Amino acid sequence: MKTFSELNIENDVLKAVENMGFETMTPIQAEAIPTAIAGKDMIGQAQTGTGKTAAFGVPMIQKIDPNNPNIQGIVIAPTRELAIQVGEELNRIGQTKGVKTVPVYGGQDINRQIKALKRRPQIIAATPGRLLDHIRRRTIKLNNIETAVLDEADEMLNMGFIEDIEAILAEIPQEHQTLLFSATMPKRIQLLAEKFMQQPEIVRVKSKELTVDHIDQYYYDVKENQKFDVLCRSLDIESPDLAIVFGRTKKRVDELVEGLMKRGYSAEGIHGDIPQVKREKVIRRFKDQATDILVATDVAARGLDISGVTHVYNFDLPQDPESYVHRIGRTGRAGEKGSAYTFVTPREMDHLKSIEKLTKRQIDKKPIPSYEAVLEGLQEGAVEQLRQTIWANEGDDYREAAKRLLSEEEAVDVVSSAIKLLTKEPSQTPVKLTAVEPLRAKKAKGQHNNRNRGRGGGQGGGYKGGGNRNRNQNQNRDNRRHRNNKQGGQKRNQQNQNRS
Ligand SMILES: Nc1ncnc2c1ncn2[C@@H]1O[C@H](COP(=O)(O)OP(=O)(O)OP(=O)(O)O)[C@@H](O)[C@H]1O
Ligand SMILES: [Mg+2]
Repeated sequence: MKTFSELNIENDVLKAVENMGFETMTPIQAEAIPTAIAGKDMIGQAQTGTGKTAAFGVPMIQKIDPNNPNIQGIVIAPTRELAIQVGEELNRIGQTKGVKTVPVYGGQDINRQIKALKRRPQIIAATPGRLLDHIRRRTIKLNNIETAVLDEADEMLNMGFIEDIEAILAEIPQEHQTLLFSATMPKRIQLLAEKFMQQPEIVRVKSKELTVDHIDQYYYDVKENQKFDVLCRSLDIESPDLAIVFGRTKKRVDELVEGLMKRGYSAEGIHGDIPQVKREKVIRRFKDQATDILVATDVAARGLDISGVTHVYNFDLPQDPESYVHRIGRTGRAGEKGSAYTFVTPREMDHLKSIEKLTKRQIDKKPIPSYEAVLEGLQEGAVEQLRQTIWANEGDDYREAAKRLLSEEEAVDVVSSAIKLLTKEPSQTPVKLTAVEPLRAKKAKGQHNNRNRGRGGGQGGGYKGGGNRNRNQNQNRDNRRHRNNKQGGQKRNQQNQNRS
């Protein structure tokens, strides 16, 4: 494994990376950093959690002149939380060199952002809508940009951001470097490449599978009305450190949070209708492990890097196989182990097959845990607690009481009662979720439904070409008055609610 010092990286940046605790480079970093430093346009693809942020962050910051107060680099990301996170990582990489990054995203008070921009950052990490807003207000000028990065480029294409990106890139000088990154690069990404890049170098880390191999992947074959109980049982048996549960719609997320709380779990939700301040609070509490379970729509599927997430649940199947890759990639990051459980109803088996086909990996069926098995697991936990207490000789002060009790009662009754008291029995509180339809069946080839696609859609083929990526354009942009009268804008605004 190569260290960062083997590349042509300047000292300040090397030092910062060292301070971040990075010793050896990940494969995408080893390949992408020299290519990007050489100044080439680049498409970078590597599995989730393998350090793509630093793979573009290091060469981008290396190129920046810290004494020049103009904005020299931009990163565009599909969601607000991701823009914030990328901004934080770039600030760490740029710290020693004195390169500042300011995040700019929808839902946050614009005046606060304008104030932050007065500190003259050299890099902006932004969601497209708000960035355009700043450009129009002339609070951000892009005429000195040398590097533009599109993180999760394919997702921005899916979300119909292509016109926004076009409008943003139109503000950038002709001479600039464009870098495009994602864990998935469906064919239609060529559309972006042809439009925005010059003979891009494609850096793809060779790997048989699209998902990382240290994520154990299973599915539960469940009926819709069993899902919630199965989720609770699985949570009880697995006892994740942190878990993310993905639901298909905002309503679904709200209902799941409510149901989980009723049953005594610590859960909070995030989706596009939740005010931004609350969204950030929810993420912060989850990162701090003050909440154990984050329930989310696909708004949390891409890029988020939260350490300690041991489990991902696809409570509902994702709309497309790429989304599966990103969702489960919220665990198993930076070499950690993780587990992913996907709920599949009988009529959705085809979708599971499509996922396996894309990821080139088999997903194993896991038997549905019975209530008895869960109880047994929890009892075993209580027994273990007792054992630990015995071994640690912590019961000394209780011996007299124990002897007295044993002279009155059968030993086995005494111990079983102690185990019962220590066992947190699974809550049986009834929870009823509004049923959702199974994921729509894949369309036969050639029957593309392009209703919801932006311009140039339908190149994907198969599942992703089916046009059923019903996206809500709303999630990051609360300011789109500037584009309401644009061609295509209205149509896309009507898109459905499931994405947020
Ligand atoms: N060379 C390295 N050594 C150790 N840790 C690293 C290294 N590079 C990155 N990391 C850490 O690995 C984690 C994942 O990195 P990052 O978020 O950039 O992944 P990614 O490839 O962008 O994933 P995704 O596809 O989900 O966006 C981060 O916590 C990051 O700090
Ligand atoms: Mg990333």
